[in-house]
Amino acid sequence: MAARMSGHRTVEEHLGDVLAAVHPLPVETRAVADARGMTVRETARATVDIPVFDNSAMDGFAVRHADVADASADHPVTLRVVADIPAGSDADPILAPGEAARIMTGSPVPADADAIVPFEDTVGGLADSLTQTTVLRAPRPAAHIRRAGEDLRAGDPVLGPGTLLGPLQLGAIAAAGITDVVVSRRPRVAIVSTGSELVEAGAPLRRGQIPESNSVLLAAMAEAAGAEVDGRTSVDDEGGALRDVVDACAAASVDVIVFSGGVSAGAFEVVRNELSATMTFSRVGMQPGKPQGFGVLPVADGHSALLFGLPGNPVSAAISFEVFVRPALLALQGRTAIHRPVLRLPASVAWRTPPGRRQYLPAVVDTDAAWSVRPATAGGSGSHLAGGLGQARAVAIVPAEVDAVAVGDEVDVWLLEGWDA
Ligand SMILES: Nc1nc2c(c(=O)[nH]1)N[C@H]1C(S)=C(S)[C@@H](COP(=O)(O)OP(=O)(O)OC[C@H]3O[C@@H](n4cnc5c(N)ncnc54)[C@H](O)[C@@H]3O)O[C@H]1N2
Ligand code: MOO
Repeated sequence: MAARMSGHRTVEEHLGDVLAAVHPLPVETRAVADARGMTVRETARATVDIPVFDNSAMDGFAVRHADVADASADHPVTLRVVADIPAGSDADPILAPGEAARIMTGSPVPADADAIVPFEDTVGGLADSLTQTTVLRAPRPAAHIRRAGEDLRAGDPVLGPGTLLGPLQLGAIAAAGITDVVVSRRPRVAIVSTGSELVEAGAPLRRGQIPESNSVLLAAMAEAAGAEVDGRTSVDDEGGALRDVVDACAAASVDVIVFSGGVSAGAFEVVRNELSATMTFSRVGMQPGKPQGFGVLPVADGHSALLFGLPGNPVSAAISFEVFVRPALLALQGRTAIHRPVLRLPASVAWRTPPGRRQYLPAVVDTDAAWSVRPATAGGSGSHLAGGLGQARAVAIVPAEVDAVAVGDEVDVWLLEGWDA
């Protein structure tokens, strides 16, 4: 069981509350070409066999196996070439004993043929292929014939509900003759940064001001999790602007609002102050990401929106998204796998960890020799190290009971999108 600091909830408890509030979104039908990154919700079934018909795996000659069963370099066998079957041809030429058809990879194999002899196993190869050919090596029976339906039959399931449509999955369903796929509607997510110190990146900064960056970070993380970002806003700590944004989000019937900042213990915690009736604020036994807010807001048309109040420190916001918001977005889409796979990798340097809280450390995975993991930022796990975050492509997770990681210790690691770039 995860260790608990007094007054802290565990990550699992908080995530459990979040996931209990998730109801999968409605489905929609998408053209395959327009469905990358979406989640299948109804089994996609093949409309054609794969292969569609018996076809050749090699450029060469379709032959009657019995004619060439004894062919060898010492005993070459010459066949008459009576047909030419390019890819796309619907011809099914009759082959009498002693006859062959020139055939290309992917062309339909004549019903009379039961083996393919590649050009390489003939005397003249492609150069001398339209009148006769001399076979120098016996093919196995059925050699180089790809049988109809040996991969999938029409009606077979190609992809099941909960599958992410990546390039390979899209290729597979297109090959199976599927034109449209039933997927989850993308979650519509509003990103709301809070803080009177925040100004748009690039604007001149007076003392006390910083570039607003969490909305860029969180919008990108939401899109990477399959969501559609419905507005990025930054509001001050006064409260009026936040109320207006929440009203606009409710009217627009967004599925999720992700706030950052304004959830801890200060005097101007705008999310906490304005949304205390809708959201619950708790302290979670993790570092970063200790202060967390979560709630469900009724919005237009009887729907409701999930509200996440993430801490404002940029590393805290990123980790909190990864730990709580991303699984929720995937569950909304009906995705089967909502948690990242966990690797166990040895640490290549030593680092300290916060006592009593599970550490989620932005990390670098080195893959040049044996794989290893190290902190991404020289300053350790500081939740304000927003620039060093750019070095991270992974997260190292260290249990609350552990207070230091030594070189060679194995730790849990999540690889993030683009980890291999
Ligand atoms: N007395 C206590 N103080 C704090 C506690 C605590 O338990 N007791 N918890 C600390 C922890 S842990 C965290 S994390 C932060 C979380 O604070 P908030 O969520 O209220 O966030 P802010 O105070 O608004 O901002 C924190 C930090 O992050 C910067 N920030 C905020 N939003 C953005 C943005 N959109 N782009 C870039 N940077 C942003 C902000 O300027 C602050 O530096 O509270 C601790 N305090
Ligand atoms: O928990 Mo805070 O998120 O340490 O930085």
